[in-house]
Formats: sequence, C-alpha cells, structure tokens
Amino acid sequence: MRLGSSPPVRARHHRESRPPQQSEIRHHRRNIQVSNYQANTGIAQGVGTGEIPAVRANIRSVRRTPNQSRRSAIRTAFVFDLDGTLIDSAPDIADAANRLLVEYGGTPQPIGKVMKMVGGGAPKLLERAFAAAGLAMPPAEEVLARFLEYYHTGPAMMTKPYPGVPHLLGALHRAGNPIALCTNKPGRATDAILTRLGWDGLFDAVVSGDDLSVKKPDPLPVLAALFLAGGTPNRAVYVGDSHVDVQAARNAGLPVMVLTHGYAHGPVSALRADALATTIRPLLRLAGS
Ligand SMILES: O=C(O)COP(=O)(O)O
Ligand SMILES: [Mg+2]
Repeated sequence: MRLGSSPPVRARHHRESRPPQQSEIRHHRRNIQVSNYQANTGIAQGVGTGEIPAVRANIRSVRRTPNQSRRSAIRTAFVFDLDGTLIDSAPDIADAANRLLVEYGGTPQPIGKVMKMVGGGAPKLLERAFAAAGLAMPPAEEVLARFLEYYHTGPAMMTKPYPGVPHLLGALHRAGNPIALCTNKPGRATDAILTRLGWDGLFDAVVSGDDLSVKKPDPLPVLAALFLAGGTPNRAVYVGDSHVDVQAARNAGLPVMVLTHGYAHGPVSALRADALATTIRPLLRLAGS
C-alpha cells in the first residue's frame, strides 16, 4: 500500500474494537511503513527536504512509545539499501528490462550492463536501458508501467539474499537494533520481494522509491526510514552499494559502509565510503551494540 492511497494493510489493528494484544502491538510497531506514518501525521506526499525537522518532530510525538524509545536510544540503528546490498536482484531486473526492450524493438542487454543501471530507481534504469539499446525513449510513464508489469510477474524468481544477510538481519532484529530499509525500488515490488524472502516484519521501517516525492540521493527517504525505525542520526549507520547510497548517506549526515558485491558503476574505492566490505558479515559485531 503506497502513500496517498487507501489505508495500509497493517493498520487493520486499528479497526478492531477490542484492545490489541501485546504480541499484535509489537508486530504492528515493528512494521511501521511510510504510509502508516503519513496517515497518522497528516504529512502529505510532496514533503521536501526543508521539512525534515517537521518529519522528525512528528515521528517523535506520534510514533514513539516509552519502551521503544528506551530500546532504540541505546542501540545502533541500521539503514539498509536493498538491491545490490542485501539482495542480488539483477537477474530479475534484467529479465524484465530486456523483455521490455524486445517489446519496443530493441536488443536485450547483458546482465553485467543492466547491473550498472540499477541504483537510481526504475525510471532512471529505463532511460539507461533504452539509451544502451539505441532506442528513443518512449513517454516515461508508459514505459515505467510496462516495465513494472513485467517485473511484477516475478520480482523474486531468481533474486537471492547475499551470503550472511538473513543471519545478520535476524541477529540485529533479535538484539533490538532499529533496522530500516531505504530503497529506490518501487514499493509494490519491494513488498513482494520482502514477502517472497520471508522478511515481512523484519524491518522496523520500509521506505521505497515511490513512497515520497524524492528518492535517494535526497536525504529525506534515509532520514524518514531512520526516524520511523526509532533510530537517531548520531547513532546510526547506512549500508549500501552505489554512489547514490554514499551521496544519500552523506546528505543525511550518516556514516556509510559500501558492499563491494553490489552494482556500483565504477571502482568502489572511488565512492569514498567510510568503510568497504566484501560481505555483510562484519556488521554482526554490532548486533546489540
Ligand atoms: O531500484 C533501484 O534502482 C535501486 O534500488 P536500491 O536503492 O535498493 O539499490
Ligand atoms: Mg543498491
């Protein structure tokens, strides 16, 4: 369920007349989506970066509970990118993009090339794919809708978590570290992938590429994800794979670690991240910290 549409599925607890059970409250609080946040605060789609203080104030006053504040205040928060960081999603993305290129009379592009088009959101990917195929770009909305039709038929057919990722996320979740997902991938595909991987309820907040009026590298999605998850910038780390992530983290004032297994466009050393890692496993040391 995205911003601006009907209430989020997880808000169903509000409709029940009996008080929610403790287990439900926990489940609900651990699954804060931007759409819940918008419904509860009245902040509409179209917020700009100048409104970050308002975002912060609203989240603090509306979302936090004494318990959750105590828990999050003493734990390092993690904001994760999705594609190329937690999951190797390029095979399914390339498959959908190539089916689209063929539909428009182009030739399929090798997966290695498509990988380098990922990171700036689906509209950017499509611009790059049509340019690589030597095709004139059709109207952006039309081509995005067609791409998503293809992609939604199986967004996690070949997509897999990178080694160590499920273990890390489980450890952070159990240890009480706030964990947020901040991806430029459109929300419907994000949700489908999380479900397919069995990750529903794992993240404390999920902000996707079409949840807000701006995407990474704008800091707003990063900060919204962080605050919604119960974290604060002075005790948080961003984990990504591309220049978009490094820029977004810098803009949000967060330290950034880059995983070298992802979809960076050039040499990862040129990204000037605070840390580079070949796998996500080193972060295990921070579980509970
Ligand atoms: O859809 C994209 O372009 C990238 O998604 P990401 O932000 O999870 O890397
Ligand atoms: Mg990425």
